[in-house]
Amino acid sequence: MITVEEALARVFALVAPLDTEEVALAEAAGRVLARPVTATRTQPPFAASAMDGYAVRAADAAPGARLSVVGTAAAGHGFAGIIGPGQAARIFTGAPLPEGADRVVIQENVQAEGATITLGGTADAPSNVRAAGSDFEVGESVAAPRRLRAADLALMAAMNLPTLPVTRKPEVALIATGDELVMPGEAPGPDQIIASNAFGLKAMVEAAGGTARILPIARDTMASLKTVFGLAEGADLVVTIGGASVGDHDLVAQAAAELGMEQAFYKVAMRPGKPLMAGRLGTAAMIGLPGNPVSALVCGHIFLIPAIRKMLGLGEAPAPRREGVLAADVAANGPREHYVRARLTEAGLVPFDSQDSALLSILSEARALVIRPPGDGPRRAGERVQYLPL
Ligand SMILES: Nc1nc2c(c(=O)[nH]1)N[C@H]1C(S)=C(S)[C@@H](COP(=O)(O)OP(=O)(O)OC[C@H]3O[C@@H](n4cnc5c(N)ncnc54)[C@H](O)[C@@H]3O)O[C@H]1N2
Ligand code: MOO
Repeated sequence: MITVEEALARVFALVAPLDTEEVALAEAAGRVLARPVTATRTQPPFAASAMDGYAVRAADAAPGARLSVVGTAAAGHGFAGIIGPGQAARIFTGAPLPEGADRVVIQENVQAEGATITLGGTADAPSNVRAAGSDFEVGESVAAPRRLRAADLALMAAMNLPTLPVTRKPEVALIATGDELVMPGEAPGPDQIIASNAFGLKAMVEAAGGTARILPIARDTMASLKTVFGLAEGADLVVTIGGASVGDHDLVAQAAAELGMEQAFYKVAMRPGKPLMAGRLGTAAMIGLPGNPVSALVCGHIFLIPAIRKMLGLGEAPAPRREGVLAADVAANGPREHYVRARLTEAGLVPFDSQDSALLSILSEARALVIRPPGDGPRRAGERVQYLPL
């Protein structure tokens, strides 16, 4: 059995960054910017008022000064005149500052009578002027790669970039396998359960920036498995669920091998997730997840998401770990790296009593996977440990 680290390195070797496509700004949320982009304009393009009030010359801006109002500047409608000594212009937030003015006195500090104003306030008031280019200058770049968030998109809109180069979304085909499975909403027979894992994995893949297709459930026969593998055509990554262990009905490895899968590994020293496999299947990478629901989802966090991030151009990095404090004693670990489902409380990490890899109710409550290295000794409450946030 290989280590988690070695298995992840082999998964990374199976995938490469995907090509780039240009998408409309409005469709780019959550996509990964593939190349740096450059502002095609300066923002603000002119010195702009930050407040509603009166544009004046700083030299005139003494409390008690009386100035005559010679024009109006609004956002989108500048004042073409020049503000001379003793003069002011009515101005609104976002308007270009008229020539001659270099200060805006907010209207709360002004008394207006017809076309004359008297300034109140204090002499050291802020200028209330945003300098041209104070946000960004034409030619300024935004670095890539980066996952595009709301603020990035607003920034790129302001830079007047109507489309953006992004990495193509990895397409993941999810294949649940097993005679015992039916889809949610169907009526299960007496020996059947609902296929749940693909739904958790789809959510995980899509949150990471891929798209996932849930294929029809493959039955425990070579013919059915091969048929459903055929439906995965075109996917960048084929993910099977179940049928990975040593039982008489665990046929995934055999079916994949008969379809030409070159296996990169089978079995990893981890718990849950031991019967994990991966390889190359035609033009796609393949990851064969164990069927136990917690095993499938934990392997999703540890292998599937990092693989998707690499395909998105975000580099090779394991799932990010944090450090926390144990709030309960834990026994010595066995020979496999254990991902212990735990609550994250104010007192620290509290592992659940049951770590059975079939228990989705516990995984759903858990907010952390405490990482117990192989052979780790017993640990006491208060000791620091590493965990993966969920
Ligand atoms: N003799 C041994 N038996 C088992 C071993 C072993 O080393 N020797 N390993 C155990 C471990 S660890 C795991 S994990 C499981 C994984 O086995 P499979 O990948 O072959 O999974 P299945 O047998 O198909 O299913 C296991 C379990 O999970 C349920 N399942 C499967 N798919 C789904 C799905 N899409 N949604 C919900 N639940 C699913 C399935 O009904 C089984 O209950 O093997 C152990 N056995
Ligand atoms: O590895 Mo199995 O995933 O321990 O339940």
